[in-house]
Amino acid sequence: MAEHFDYLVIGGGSGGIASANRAGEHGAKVGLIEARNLGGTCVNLGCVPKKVMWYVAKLMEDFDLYGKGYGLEFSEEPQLNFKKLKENRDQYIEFLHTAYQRGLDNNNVEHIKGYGKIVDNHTVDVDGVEYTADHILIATGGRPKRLNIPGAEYGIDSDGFFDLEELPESVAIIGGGYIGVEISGLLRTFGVEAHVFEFLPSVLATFDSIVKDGYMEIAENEGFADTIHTDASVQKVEKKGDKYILHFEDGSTHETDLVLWATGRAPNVENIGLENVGVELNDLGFIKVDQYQNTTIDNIYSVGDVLGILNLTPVAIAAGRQLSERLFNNKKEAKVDYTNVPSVVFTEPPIGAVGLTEDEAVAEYGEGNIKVYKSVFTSMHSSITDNRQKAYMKLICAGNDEKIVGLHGIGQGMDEMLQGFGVAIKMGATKADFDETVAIHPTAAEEFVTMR
Ligand SMILES: Cc1cc2nc3c(=O)[nH]c(=O)nc-3n(C[C@H](O)[C@H](O)[C@H](O)COP(=O)(O)OP(=O)(O)OC[C@H]3O[C@@H](n4cnc5c(N)ncnc54)[C@H](O)[C@@H]3O)c2cc1C
Ligand SMILES: NC(=O)c1ccc[n+]([C@@H]2O[C@H](COP(=O)([O-])OP(=O)(O)OC[C@H]3O[C@@H](n4cnc5c(N)ncnc54)[C@H](O)[C@@H]3O)[C@@H](O)[C@H]2O)c1
Repeated sequence: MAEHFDYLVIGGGSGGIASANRAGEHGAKVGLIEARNLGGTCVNLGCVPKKVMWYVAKLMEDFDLYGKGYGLEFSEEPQLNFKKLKENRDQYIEFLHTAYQRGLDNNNVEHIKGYGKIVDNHTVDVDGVEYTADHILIATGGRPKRLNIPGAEYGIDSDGFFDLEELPESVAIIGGGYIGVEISGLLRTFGVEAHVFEFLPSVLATFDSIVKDGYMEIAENEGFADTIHTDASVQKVEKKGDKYILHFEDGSTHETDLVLWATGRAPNVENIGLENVGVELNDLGFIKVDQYQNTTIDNIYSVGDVLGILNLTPVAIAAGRQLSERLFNNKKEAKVDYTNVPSVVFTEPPIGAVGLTEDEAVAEYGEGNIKVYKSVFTSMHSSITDNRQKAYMKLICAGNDEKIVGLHGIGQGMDEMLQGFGVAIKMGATKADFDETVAIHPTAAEEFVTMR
């Protein structure tokens, strides 16, 4: 007889682990099926290794751009021991695997190691062993996607970036979204000649204009604007000896040591047995769900990147937990709210965004019904140093009561300041609420409550 569970979760990443643990907390008998390491993309190939590297990049940039201005004297430039960084980073990730396992143990979640495939809407096969369940969650995440052009087999993607044992001299990154700008920033600070090629007219295309313009102004001031290539449509990658040549639509070429694809992600929907039960995909190939994470098939649910709604760890976690509240804690209306989700791009300086961009606000409320407040100023962080880095901030308000519907910025500390503003916006804060909030001085964040 197959072992029977209340809940079988396929995929032990951000969404799957969070949902499994919450179901376990409520007393459900849960099995979590994971083919690789616990933690999924975020822990192993995303947020965590990226953020560890961002910290060292920030340290290096502080030395390089600001140290001397503060009177910090050092006889030699600090050198990055990349192997040591990778070793310590990988050890930390190993530690996280054990921490996640402990979490599962504490919630009595059985960790089933292997590859899960749905057999019918109550049965999952894991490498030849069948398990049955009342409810099945698909939380299989996604993987990097390359362009369908000649030479796409060359080079690496973000997964390969985290495997690098040593740094190349030059890298050409194709795609200027989250991953392209984050990884190029890290590589540049580590001394690699990193170029970004984006086929749209701007990198970070989905962000508000103040972020896009601020990023490019900072790039101009810090001397890397000529490595950001927009309207650049690569047609072919060619290998020539140890080098790679990118060929663009306009006939131009670019030579590099390494190509890195950052052109978006594809959902893991193949070979998981969707066809055995008829779970439907949407037009873009992601799993179709309603607002309660129900797929088109009874007692099969889905959360996280495999849905392609908002590819962020806290979104997958929130959806996974809400689902378990609904299924195992009788909270019939529990669901995640996909609006006003704050997000940070870990460039240096970081970018923060929550709510609507100005263009989106105009489209939703009409131009006459929105009011925009902006501030561009030299952050005190660089007030006595040669490199004067600016911060760029914007508030977008709607209606007579000037409800804040968007908050955007790029500048020092933006990453950590965003969460609190995210709470305020979720609660429906107005410009008057911000004005009534006494500032914290001297900070960059105070600008958001003193704009006029
Ligand atoms: C480079 C990079 C940086 C990122 N940085 C950030 C960031 O700073 N902040 C942020 O919020 N988000 C970030 N993200 C996004 C974040 O990693 C994802 O949104 C998040 O991991 C999605 O979680 P998930 O549970 O949907 O999927 P995943 O975390 O991808 O987990 C899916 C898991 O399912 C397993 N699996 C798949 N198929 C099967 C199967 N058939 N059987 C068993 N197991 C299976 C996989 O091995 C994997 O472990 C980043 C992503 C990348 C690529
Ligand atoms: N800090 C974070 O929260 C964080 C960090 C990394 C990734 N993520 C998540 O992972 C997702 C995937 O990241 P991503 O950067 O791969 O995807 P993305 O969608 O953010 O960016 C892909 C970029 O590639 C560009 N592109 C597409 N076709 C191209 C072509 N032919 N030539 C040149 N450029 C082309 C797109 O216009 C886009 O700018 C993100 O959307 C995000 O949700 C989040």
